Formats: sequence, C-alpha cells, structure tokens
Amino acid sequence: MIWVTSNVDGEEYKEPFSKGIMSRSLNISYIGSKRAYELASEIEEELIKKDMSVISRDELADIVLNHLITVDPKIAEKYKSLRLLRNSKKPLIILIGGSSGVGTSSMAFELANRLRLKNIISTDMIREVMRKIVSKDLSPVIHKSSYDAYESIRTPSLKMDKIVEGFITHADVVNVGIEAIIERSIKEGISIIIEGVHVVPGFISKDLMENNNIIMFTLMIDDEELHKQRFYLRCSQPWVKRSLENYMENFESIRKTQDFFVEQAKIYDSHIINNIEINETINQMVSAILEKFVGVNDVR
Ligand SMILES: Nc1ncnc2c1ncn2[C@@H]1O[C@H](COP(=O)(O)OP(=O)(O)OP(=O)(O)O)[C@@H](O)[C@H]1O
Ligand SMILES: O=C(O)[C@@H](CO)OP(=O)(O)O
Repeated sequence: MIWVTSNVDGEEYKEPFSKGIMSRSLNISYIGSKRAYELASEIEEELIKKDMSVISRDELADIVLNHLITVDPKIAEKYKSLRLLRNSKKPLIILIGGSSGVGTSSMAFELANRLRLKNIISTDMIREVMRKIVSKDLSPVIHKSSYDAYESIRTPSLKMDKIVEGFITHADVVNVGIEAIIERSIKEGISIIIEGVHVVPGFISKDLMENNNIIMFTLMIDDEELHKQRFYLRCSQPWVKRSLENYMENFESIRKTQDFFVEQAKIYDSHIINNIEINETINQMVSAILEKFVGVNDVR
C-alpha cells in the first residue's frame, strides 16, 4: 500500500493512496471520468515502479504534474492552477444567480464537483428559514415567489414596473440571509457556492464583495423557447413537486426578472453566461475563477 502524508497545524497524518480521489482531482477540464481514472492508474503504476510506499501530498502533486505534462500540457496547466486555487489562504465564495429555471442549482452542483467544493447552499433554503421567522403579515413579499411578489406589495411605486419592483423587494430581504452566510463562511474559512434567484448583482454590500475572494456569475437563457423547455425538463422528473402550470402562467414575469438580472450584471460587472451547454458554462466559470484568483488566463 502507498501512504500519502500531509501536515495539518504541525501534526502529520497519513491516508492510503486512492485512485478514486486522484481521478476526481484529475477530471479538471472535463476529460471524462474514464480518462481521469486511466491517468490515476498510470500515476499509481509510476509510484509502484519507483518503489514509493510513503509520499507527501506535495511530492505527489509534483509527480502528477510531471506526468500530466508528458500526456497533455493543457491539462497539466489547469491542474497546476486549480492546486494554487485550493491552496489559497482565503475561502472561495462563488455566487451564482439568475431568474427562475435558468439552471443555477444544476450549475452549482456541477461546478462544486469540478472544483471539489463541499458546500452549496440554495437561496430558496435561506428564504424558507426566513419564512418561518418572519410572518406573512410583516413581510408578505418573501412568502411569495420572486416573479409574483408584486402581488403582495402593499404600496406599489408608480414609477417602476410592478414585476421588477416585486422582485427587488423580495430579493432584498433574502439578501440579509445571503450576507450572513458569506460572513459565516469567511469567519470559518470555508469555501462555498451560494446559488439561486436571489443572488442579484448590486444587492450584496460593496464592502463584502470587494474585500474577499468572492466572484459572482449571472446565468441567463437568451432563447425563450429553451428557457421554457428547462421547466418542462425539471417538472418531468418524478420527485419534483413544483407545478409546470405555475411556471408557464408566470413565464412572462420570469423573463422580465431575467432582463433585470442582465441589466444589473452589466452595471455591476458580474459574469453573464448564456447557460446553453453544461460543459461550456462550467468551463467559462472555471476560467473566470482562475483568472480572478490565480491570475491565470484561459487555459481551456
Ligand atoms: N446547461 C444545461 N443544459 C441542459 N439542461 C440544463 C442546463 N442547466 C440546467 N438544466 C436543466 O434545466 C432545469 C432547470 O434547472 P435548475 O433547476 O437548475 O434551475 P434553477 O435556476 O435552479 O431554477 P429555480 O431558481 O427556479 O430553482 C433542470 O431540469 C436542469 O437539469
Ligand atoms: O421564487 C422563485 O423564483 C423560485 C426560485 O426557485 O421559487 P418558487 O418558484 O419555488 O417559489
């Protein structure tokens, strides 16, 4: 057996070399799990040939890097950048927003897998906790959805589109919870992805956004028909309880909230991604993250 050693706060600990863990860390630019597993097996063979029974994490990373350079320098470059990112002292906070149905929760899950992050929180869950604490009488808007919150605004403004006004009032309350999660993640030093319809550019305090490793993505779907299909797809899954009829009835309003997202994203410089193809979306996100936090240009 090959043991991998590391140091935590001066204490050394060791764990057995695992091809599964290694191949997950190698599946970085979507080379596919089969190819990643083959590479992990090649690396294991190399360790056996060199008769290494104990190896430190850093030595192992160097061996992996050298192996990847001979196989595919682009994958090697990405592996190196992601290691730098993972070794960063500050936690990484990734915010993924977009109007209902554009794919924030699916993309958060895919990105977490790609970056090997363990924490994802949906803003719908934050809203659910808030609904238990804040009564319908006190804040009727958060007891509605983002696209029909306008129905419960007590005194609508005459100057603004009512759907957008409802959306802003609704998302603004949930942002109190989002900021709390960000503050707690920074305090604990844990990296996290926060996703959902309430992650709107310009709604989180400037101070939090500027002084930490935070990056925001705004997903959208420019093609209306494709956006509708995403709801069909989601609601056709047997475990989904949300009704397709509700989203179809409110589709026009949902599209209006998307227009608002895009306007805000342009003003506040959030990365706008047309979420058509999963790998393309994830590659764009990973490239933006590496560029912002490791200073590496696109190595796709
Ligand atoms: N890039 C993509 N390609 C194909 N299907 C996708 C893509 N992104 C998301 N989907 C699918 O679209 C549907 C809607 O996505 P998802 O539930 O992630 O949206 P959401 O933005 O989280 O919505 P809500 O905020 O209303 O919960 C899901 O069935 C998901 O699998
Ligand atoms: O408010 C919304 O836009 C959606 C987000 O997921 O929630 P629901 O349709 O479940 O109210």
